[in-house]
Amino acid sequence: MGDFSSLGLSDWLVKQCKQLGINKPTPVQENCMPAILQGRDCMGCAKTGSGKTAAFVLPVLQKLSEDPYGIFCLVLTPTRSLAYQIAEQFRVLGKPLGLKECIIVGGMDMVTQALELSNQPHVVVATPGRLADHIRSSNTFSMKRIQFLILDEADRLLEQGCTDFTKDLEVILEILPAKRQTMLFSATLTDTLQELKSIAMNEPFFWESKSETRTVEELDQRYILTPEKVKDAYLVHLIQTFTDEHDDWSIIIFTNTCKSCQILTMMLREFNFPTISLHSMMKQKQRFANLAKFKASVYKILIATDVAARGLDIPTVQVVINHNTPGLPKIYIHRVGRTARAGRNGVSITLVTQYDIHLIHSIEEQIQTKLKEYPVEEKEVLKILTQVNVTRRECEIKLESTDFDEKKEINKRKQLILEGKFDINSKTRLESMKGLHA
Ligand SMILES: Nc1ncnc2c1ncn2[C@@H]1O[C@H](COP(=O)(O)OP(=O)(O)OP(=O)(O)O)[C@@H](O)[C@H]1O
Repeated sequence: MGDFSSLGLSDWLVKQCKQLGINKPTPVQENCMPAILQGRDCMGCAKTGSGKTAAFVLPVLQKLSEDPYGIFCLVLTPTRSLAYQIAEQFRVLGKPLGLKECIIVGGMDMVTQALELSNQPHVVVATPGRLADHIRSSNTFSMKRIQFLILDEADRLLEQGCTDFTKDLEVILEILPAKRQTMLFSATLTDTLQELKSIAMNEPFFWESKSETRTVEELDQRYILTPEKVKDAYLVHLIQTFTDEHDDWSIIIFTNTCKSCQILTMMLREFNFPTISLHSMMKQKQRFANLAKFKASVYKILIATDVAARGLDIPTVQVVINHNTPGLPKIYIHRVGRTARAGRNGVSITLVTQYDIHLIHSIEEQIQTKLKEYPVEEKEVLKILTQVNVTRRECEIKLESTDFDEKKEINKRKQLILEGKFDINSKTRLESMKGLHA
């Protein structure tokens, strides 16, 4: 394996990497960086936690140092927290350059952002929705000279999930120069390959890590088969065991809805577990504050929806628990990839009900690995079953007395208005809301 100098990076950048413990290139970096530095478009598909971010940040900084101007590079990413994380890598690695970067995400002040954009930062890291809003509403900045466009978690940006980015992407692509370098990265690129190739126009260099499995070897992947009604008791038991056995541990628990996230957080707090949540119904500032507290280990347990499934890099996370079995193998891959990153060990435990067994089979088929059963003393779980279920019910009642559901409806409506789908005169507007995800 070569070093960063032999891949074409200048001494100042190699030194900067060393200071961050980035000494030897990972395979995705070793393979993609030379092609990027040669000026080719690039698509990189490598496992979670394998250093894809530096694989695009380093060549951009190298090229920027040779010809610095703003706006030089645009990075698009599906979630706000990921935008902050990527901007941080640019900021830290690009410090000797005096790099100016700017983060354009929803939930933050538009006017401040517009001002920052008009100051011609070298790098803009954005979520598509908010950047498209700026493009529609102002002409105080230009992206006509952009040399690099990067789509991180590229497959998510193109798929039509609960947040559909495709319209916003069209708005953004329209103002970018045709002559640019485009880079697309994800741990799960392959099923959107053709659409992605059309965005990277110039016969892109494509690199995929060659491996039978799609998850990392350092990850111990487990499941627990449980009836729905016993699930929470298993969860409490698992956390109690981890608390008893480890001093220095962090756990991310994934669940499928904002409401479930909220209830589980309330419930685990009743059991005195240091728990905090992250979901899309929280205000942006609250989300950042919670994530910061979790990263600093003030809270050891983060309960999150799939808004946290992709990209988040928190080295202390040793355990990922799937409170629900993900419906798509791709979501499973990203969720469990929040642990066992950059060569560390980690364990994932998926709670599986009898109705989810087919989902586990398709996950196993995709990742080419069999999940192993996680051994649990069932009688210990049954001892706490009643107490857990009563506590949960109390939390549900408490939540019902707040305006949580009402806020959810208002949020949905706001989203429909923004998307131009909410017709105030339509009798069927409530119906049109159906099908929107939490
Ligand atoms: N060459 C390297 N040597 C050691 N550590 C590295 C190297 N490159 C990156 N890292 C570290 O590895 C961790 C994971 O990197 P990164 O977040 O880029 O992963 P990723 O491939 O984008 O994962 P995901 O698919 O989950 O987004 C980061 O903490 C990063 O600083």
